Amino acid sequence: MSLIEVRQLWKRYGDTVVLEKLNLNVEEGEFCTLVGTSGCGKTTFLRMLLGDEQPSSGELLMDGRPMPREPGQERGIVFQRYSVFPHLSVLHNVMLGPELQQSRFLGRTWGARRKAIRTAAEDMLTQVGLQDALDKYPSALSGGMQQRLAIAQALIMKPRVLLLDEPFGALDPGIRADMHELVLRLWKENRLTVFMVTHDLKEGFSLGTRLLVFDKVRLDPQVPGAYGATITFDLPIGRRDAGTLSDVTRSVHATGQFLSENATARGAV
Ligand SMILES: Nc1ncnc2c1ncn2[C@@H]1O[C@H](COP(=O)(O)OP(=O)(O)OP(=O)(O)O)[C@@H](O)[C@H]1O
Repeated sequence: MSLIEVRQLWKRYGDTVVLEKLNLNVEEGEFCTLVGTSGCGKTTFLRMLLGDEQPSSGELLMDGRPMPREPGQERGIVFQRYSVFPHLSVLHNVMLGPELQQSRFLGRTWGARRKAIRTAAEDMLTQVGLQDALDKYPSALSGGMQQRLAIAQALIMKPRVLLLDEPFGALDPGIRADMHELVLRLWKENRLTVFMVTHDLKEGFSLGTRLLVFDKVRLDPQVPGAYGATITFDLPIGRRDAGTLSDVTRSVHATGQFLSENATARGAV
């Protein structure tokens, strides 16, 4: 049985079809990068994996059972914009999740329990390279450091599935390269299954084990919301060739152009 199974999944918002006929099996330990033109439903797909959006029809299974209908400890997420708490220190940002888990109403633990959480948080912060910033507040951190903190915050909960929504989109290229190394190391060390959305095709083609391209195969200029995106390419990383790269690039750009031209014609931009 695959860890994640997606069968004939559709997602609609009102009359707008965002995703259609998605079929996918993902095994434990895979690292999938998701690319596709802006607005084609990649974040929506991640949010369904997280459990804060539900499929309109079809099945989304984890371990053969329907995905829980709310976010849970086994699925962690990191967004592009820093999702850390500005009023908490680096250490307390990472301690908060386990404290809330152990003391649901007060969000605070004492004694040996608190010490164990503190030690685990310090270890996690060492793993992401923030061991010297424990007492700092997020406003004193660079963008890359804030993303390291957000990753530590997600991983302290020991998720099986890590969802990354353009986590490096706002970072400089040099820092992105460091973050790639970090995320690949954490993926291996923590035996995670990763889904990572990126706008950077090069990143998508080089990071992880599998590239999933989301795209619309049907387009109606009169009714742009009539059809949704689906997975048009599902490629193992490392077996790419120049022809495939240009096919994917062409398909993503062609749909992007179509959507923006239609948005312009309809006065949406
Ligand atoms: N809660 C919602 N209600 C209505 N429409 C929504 C909602 N969430 C997303 N959408 C629409 O669904 C479509 C897909 O959005 P989504 O954010 O998943 O795309 P995306 O591929 O992640 O885009 P980007 O790459 O720009 O982040 C968009 O047209 C968006 O407006």
